[in-house]
Amino acid sequence: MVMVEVEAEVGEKNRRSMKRWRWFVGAVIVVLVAIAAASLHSQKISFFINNQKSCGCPEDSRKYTGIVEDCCCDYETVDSLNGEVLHPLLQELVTTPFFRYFKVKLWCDCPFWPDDGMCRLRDCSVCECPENEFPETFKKPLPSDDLVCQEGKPQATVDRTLDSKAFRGWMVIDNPWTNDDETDNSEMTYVNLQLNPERYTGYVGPSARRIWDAVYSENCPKYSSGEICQEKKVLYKLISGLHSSISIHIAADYLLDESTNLWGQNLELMYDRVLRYPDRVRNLYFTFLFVLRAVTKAADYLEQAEYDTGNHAEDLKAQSLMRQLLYNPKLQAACPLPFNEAKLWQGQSGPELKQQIQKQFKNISSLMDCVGCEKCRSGESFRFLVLVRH
Ligand SMILES: Cc1cc2nc3c(=O)[nH]c(=O)nc-3n(C[C@H](O)[C@H](O)[C@H](O)COP(=O)(O)OP(=O)(O)OC[C@H]3O[C@@H](n4cnc5c(N)ncnc54)[C@H](O)[C@@H]3O)c2cc1C
Repeated sequence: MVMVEVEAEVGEKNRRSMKRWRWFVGAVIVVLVAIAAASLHSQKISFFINNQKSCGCPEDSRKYTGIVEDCCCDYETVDSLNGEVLHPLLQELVTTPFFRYFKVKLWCDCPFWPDDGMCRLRDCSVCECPENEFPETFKKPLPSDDLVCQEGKPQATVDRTLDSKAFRGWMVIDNPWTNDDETDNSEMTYVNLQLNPERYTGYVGPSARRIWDAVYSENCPKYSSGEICQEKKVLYKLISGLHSSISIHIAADYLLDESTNLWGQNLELMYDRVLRYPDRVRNLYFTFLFVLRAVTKAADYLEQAEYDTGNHAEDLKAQSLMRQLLYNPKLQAACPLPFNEAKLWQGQSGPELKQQIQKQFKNISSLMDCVGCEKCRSGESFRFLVLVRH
């Protein structure tokens, strides 16, 4: 079993902190899965927005109309396109072997606060002590599915089950935007995204808060109302939109009762974290359109890519669904240019600004190594890759 091999391999490594981890796959996988996720968020948010009355929220707050700020489509179009075209197609596309498998480095070192590693719980971190102080019996490899290191919650662990008949593996493609060791194949493993849906994982408290604080305060401070730099505004909105999408997923699939393992929607959480802040909703729509633009921009590449996993029927299906998505007449007519990136990086300061924002983005992507919940990281990092590649 792949799972067993991975665990044995990981077990031999030093576990004081998580091994450096990084998602990387071809741009195709990254972009498509991300937009599928964004599409889902939009469906979920529509559901919640339309149900706000039931949680006693003011009716006015559910009105999002007109052009999505800094984009070229309006809210109503996003909702209808998502419902009629994108969501149904993407729901199917993500089940194909080509899109459901992802290559990942689940173990990583946090470059900012290494002592934290993946463990939020104090008891989970290992004290550093001289070799001779360390009892021989303790030197055996640790069991790699140590659930305490997953916040003590089984729902935070990644299901590594793979169907070897359906999937042979991905080719390694280095990402020039990230400064990591993506080509180190030995630490990579595969996961089936269908078995690891984004949902509540129990990752809360200071560890999670520290990541968000670092992202916002060090890397993309909220632009002031007088901020004229479009690019900085875009960066903030992308991060905020991503944050909204995480919160929506948590609210949409929440562990309501741990004792009976009852999962369901948590409307209160949804309202408290997202809906009561209209700018967070707007930023979600913005991020959705930004990612959609990444897909339309890469249309030629996505159409010609080799969808080859060895499962001929499924691969043909993936290719056909992809074409249906890229050349959908409704999409092309209603929202031909979801976001206009040509407006960015203009003027004399353009190249310098680009370098600066690229550096901030790299910092943010490195911060993903500090997320103390492997399942949360597995859900988010590929979206960061989408954003940096755009
Ligand atoms: C990369 C990453 C991925 C995660 N994935 C998961 C997951 O899959 N499942 C899971 O259960 N938990 C996940 N978490 C944890 C989750 O995001 C929350 O941090 C956690 O649920 C605690 O929530 P909170 O109420 O303290 O507020 P948080 O969501 O932690 O927010 C912290 C602060 O950020 C600000 N803020 C919140 N939302 C926005 C926004 N949209 N725009 C701008 N500012 C905002 C607010 O000031 C808020 O107080 C993840 C965390 C990170 C950093």
